[in-house]
Amino acid sequence: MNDPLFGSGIQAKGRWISHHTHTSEVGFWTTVRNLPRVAAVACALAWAADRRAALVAGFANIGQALAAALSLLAVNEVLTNLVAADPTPERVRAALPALLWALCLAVCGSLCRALATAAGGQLVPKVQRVAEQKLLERVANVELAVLEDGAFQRSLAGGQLGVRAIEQLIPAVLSSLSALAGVAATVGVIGVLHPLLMPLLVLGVVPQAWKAVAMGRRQYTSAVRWLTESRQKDILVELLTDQGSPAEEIRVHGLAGFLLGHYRRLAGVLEKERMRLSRTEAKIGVLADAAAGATRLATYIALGGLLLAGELSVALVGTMMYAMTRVTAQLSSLLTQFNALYRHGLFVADYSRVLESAGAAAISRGGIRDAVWPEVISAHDLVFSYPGAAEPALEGVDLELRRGEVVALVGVNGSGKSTVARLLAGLYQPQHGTIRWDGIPVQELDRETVAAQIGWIGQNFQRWPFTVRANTIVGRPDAEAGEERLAAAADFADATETISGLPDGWNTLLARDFEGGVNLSGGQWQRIALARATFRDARILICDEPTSALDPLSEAETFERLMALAGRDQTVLLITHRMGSIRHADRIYVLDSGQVVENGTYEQLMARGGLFATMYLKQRRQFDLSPPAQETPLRDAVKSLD
Ligand SMILES: Nc1ncnc2c1ncn2[C@@H]1O[C@H](COP(=O)(O)OP(=O)(O)OP(=O)(O)O)[C@@H](O)[C@H]1O
Repeated sequence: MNDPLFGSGIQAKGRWISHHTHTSEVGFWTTVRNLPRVAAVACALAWAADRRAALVAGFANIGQALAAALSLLAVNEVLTNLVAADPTPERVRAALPALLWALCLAVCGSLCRALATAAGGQLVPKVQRVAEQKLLERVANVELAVLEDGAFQRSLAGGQLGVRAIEQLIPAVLSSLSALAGVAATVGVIGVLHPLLMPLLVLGVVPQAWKAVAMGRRQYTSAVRWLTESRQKDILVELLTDQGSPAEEIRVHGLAGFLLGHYRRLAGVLEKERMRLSRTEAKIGVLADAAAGATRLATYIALGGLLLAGELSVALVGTMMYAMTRVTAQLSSLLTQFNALYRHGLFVADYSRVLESAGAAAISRGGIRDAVWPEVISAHDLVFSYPGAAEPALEGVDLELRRGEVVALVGVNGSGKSTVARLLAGLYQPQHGTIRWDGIPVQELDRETVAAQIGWIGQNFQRWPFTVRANTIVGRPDAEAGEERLAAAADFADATETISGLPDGWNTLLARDFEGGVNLSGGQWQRIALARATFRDARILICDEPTSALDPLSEAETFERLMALAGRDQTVLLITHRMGSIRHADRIYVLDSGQVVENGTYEQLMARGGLFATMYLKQRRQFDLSPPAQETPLRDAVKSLD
């Protein structure tokens, strides 16, 4: 389906739940077979979250059901005494002990219910926390390439829905347990009273079971089928209410009407689907009720026949009628819960699946821990393709970083500079080729030890919605965040003035969405990111366009400081489009289409007159105020250099 705004992209690659493709194949028995597994996941989580509450909730629910079932025996005893041939006062007196027994059972049932409610209430938030924590722990430790993979994202979205579904799943499991125990105990008690009553009781269940499964299945399939539209509508809601750049364009370009039109279109589609679903549900309800009426009639006829044949006493028929009312109520509760288990269970199954796949894709632990400050980092024949990409981003890249050097990567957009940086930072693993630290393949080193040596200012550095202090400390959260160290980091990044100008200084919240929060300009944010990387004090600093948003003065100063870091024996890898700023880099690698096409010092590359010289001259020309007549056309200059 091609949406005029979104095309087919969201459905194909978006955060989409994983089981939608095979939902239509989920039949009744598959569903029934899956329920114990779903219940097992819920029980395991409950056990991990709070054993005592889980046990109390389980036993209290069963106790409540048993009390209700046993009260049937008391009811039968009461009825038997009341319909006896004795005079009325004696009949009532004879029925009194059974009545008292029924009362005791009712009190026990109420106590169990209260206990079950209290324990269940304790359990749900704990289970949800445990489930979410488990998911977050696994996902935070997944290889970046896997995290970016569309299939993983889809299953992660399902898993996140699973965490939310657990909130409903736990009460559903507990209520199912209670209703199941209640039905089983009631059927058992009825069987003890008369074996023929048992199948009659079971017969009444069938239409209701069908109703619950049919409705649950349709609700679920509909939710999954229309999730794309629902998500597209949510995106429009987000865009229309966002305070950032969409708000600016919506107002200046007058986009509100356009976006609202599409919102109305999508909301209309969803509304229609909801109405269709209610009509289908009404039809299923009528059919199921008709079938339930027919089975009830058949049961009454059978009971009448057995009564006339002398197989059953009047008291037993009365008890059976009472039991039927109870079982119907328990069944309707069981089937509602079954419905909930079925719907939420599919999401919980996704949750289990994503835990499994995240576990399988976890960043490996272990390896050599002591190669901590490499003299030389060398990359040889690096080949890397992003998941799902048709073309490789890197094709046989060789380069070398030495301690105390500033190495620059330049090249046109998309030539692979950031990808090289990400590979060197260990964010991705090359599909071919090796990165060595002092000759040791990096995969033999402990990943945490390697990461601890690297400082990273990515192209899209994170703007943490925290205070300035926290934004800086996250560079190395386990380091002592003394005022001196913070001030030095801010000073290095030329952020001192920015910070002192904020309403609450270091404690200013950098999130405009919150009361008292402020927003920084792009350049100010970049200074904070630089302060963070400085606070990290890593031995290898990888900077991907660290000055793109800085004003010319700050930019020049920042480059000077980065160069000075090398003087302090740090290794600096610098990616930039500011060709003039890297004149003093120890080595410059020029990338084109995923390959290193030139490398050398600034002087060597300029003398070579290749791609670097072309780019440099072109950039310089923007600042060159000499008359055009004196210029040689750039293309010709490059050709003549070839
Ligand atoms: N996360 C990603 N998933 C898929 N493809 C990607 C991803 N990041 C980059 N690419 C692709 O890999 C290639 C190299 O991208 P890279 O970001 O390394 O280039 P770059 O030289 O840093 O570009 P720029 O100067 O624009 O920052 C490009 O074709 C790009 O489309």
